[in-house]
Amino acid sequence: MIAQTLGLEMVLLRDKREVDGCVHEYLLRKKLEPLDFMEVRVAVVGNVDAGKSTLLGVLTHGELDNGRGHARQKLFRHKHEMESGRTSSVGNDILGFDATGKVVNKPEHGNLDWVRICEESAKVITFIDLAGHEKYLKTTVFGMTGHAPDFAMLMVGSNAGVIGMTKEHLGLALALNVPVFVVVTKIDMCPPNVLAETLKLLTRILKSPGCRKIPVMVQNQDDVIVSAMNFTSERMCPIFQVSNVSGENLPLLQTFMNLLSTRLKSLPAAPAEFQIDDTFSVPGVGTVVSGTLLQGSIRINDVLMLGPDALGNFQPIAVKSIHRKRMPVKEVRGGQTASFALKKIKRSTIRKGMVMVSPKIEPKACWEFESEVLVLHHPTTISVRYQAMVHVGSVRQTATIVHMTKEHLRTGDKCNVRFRFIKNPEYLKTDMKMVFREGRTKAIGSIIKLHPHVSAVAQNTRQQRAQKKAMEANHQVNPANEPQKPSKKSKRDVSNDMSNTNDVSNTNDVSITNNNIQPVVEARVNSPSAVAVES
Ligand SMILES: Nc1nc2c(ncn2[C@@H]2O[C@H](COP(=O)(O)OP(=O)(O)OP(=O)(O)O)[C@@H](O)[C@H]2O)c(=O)[nH]1
Repeated sequence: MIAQTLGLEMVLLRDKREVDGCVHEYLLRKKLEPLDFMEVRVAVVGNVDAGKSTLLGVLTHGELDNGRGHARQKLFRHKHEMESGRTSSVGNDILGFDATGKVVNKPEHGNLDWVRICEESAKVITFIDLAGHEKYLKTTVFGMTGHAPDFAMLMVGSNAGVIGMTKEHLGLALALNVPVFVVVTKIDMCPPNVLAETLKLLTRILKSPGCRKIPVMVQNQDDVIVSAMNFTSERMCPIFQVSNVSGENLPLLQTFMNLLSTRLKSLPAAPAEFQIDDTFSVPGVGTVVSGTLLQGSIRINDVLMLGPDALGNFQPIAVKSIHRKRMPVKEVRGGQTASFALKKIKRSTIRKGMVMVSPKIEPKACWEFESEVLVLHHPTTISVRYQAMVHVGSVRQTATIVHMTKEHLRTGDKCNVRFRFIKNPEYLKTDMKMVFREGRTKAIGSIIKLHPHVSAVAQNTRQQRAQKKAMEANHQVNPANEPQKPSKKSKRDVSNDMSNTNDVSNTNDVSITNNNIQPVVEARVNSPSAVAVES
């Protein structure tokens, strides 16, 4: 009766016999609007050939694999992936559960079936299929940072064991604070002693001081319920052992997924913040951007600030239409992924890493930021002027170290580091997790301070206002004084100054970095007030 009053669906999960009676455990699920569903994002990681694409093919199409790559064919996006059997891009597929926890997907669902799945589902699991090969690590890191996964599913081939990129991917999930569960595959073809060895090594790694996880072997329905209910803690790490060929233990994995819920809080009253992870040009529609709404809500015709562009500016842009999982909707809320068709904008002006935020936020881009960094691996030492790729949210750009609290950094060292992007200013927030990598070098950290970028126009206006105030003050003290004009420099002086500047960008703006003003070329030549900045 309570459930009915609150509009909840009730499904019996298990009976527990106790000494003085029996306890029933139910899953309560809120009945949502017909076109609404809860969304959970799971990033699928693990070494090449662990069976990632195969497991997703089996789960989302309900047909078992033949052990020779049959099931994965349905997931590949490129011809070369079909030919090599290797995932190279960030793939996507969905698994829908109805209010009672039954799988909604049908064996022959194609792309057109996404709408039906979403309509019939109360919960949709979006799998982010990532590449296992080292060659595609940059794409895999982007999948983990830019697609905001709620959980990471680490796949391990039971016969091959914990090899290649397995530890690398586990480290990445740990660095980004994404809870991990492990799926050991191919148990149909693995001798028992090899399987036992793989599980032993796996638990040892998970328990090690670097991971500090509590591994839990999931062997029956009870284990599934206990581990799913406690999975909110990042320390818990359920381990499943499955076969994509015989289908053994796959129902346990399915029940577990049905019980997962999203970690992102929707915060509907907060101002909207949408991070862009891909752009498209759709014939007849125009420019479309896809990504994750981190907070707030967005409705059709809302005007948001899109940016930052190369000058650090944001421009107002209207949302023409919204799609969730290929389904037209009127609104999206925090924690959901969506695509927006935008009005009057060229695709070429938008790049991954840009954001669309509510004008209430008054967004600012920054060239420089400070981060508390821990070096996980570096062959020698890192010092000032070192450059590597920074991944933060969907931002992916090379940055230079401009300052460090220590002289050199070696593997295992921790210190505060100030970075400067080399190409574009970006929109960042404090407490965001970052990965800093180049080849085998890897460092992780979280952002502690931003140095907002100030545009040339704002900078000049501020300077002019300050000068005017100073002149007025001067005039009041000694009215006989003629107002002093800002001293103009000869073009030669300006060019001398130009050669001194160490700003790497060639944009016509001025960026301020911790009282260190770096006026840039054109602004100085064209505008006398910009020259005054120097004086
Ligand atoms: N016998 C058996 N074979 C499996 C199982 N799972 C996957 N395979 C086979 O293992 C091979 C590799 O599987 P994939 O799904 O391509 O592996 P992947 O982890 O996605 O590899 P990348 O996409 O390159 O990262 C395929 O030939 C599958 O048919 C299983 O449980 N049992």
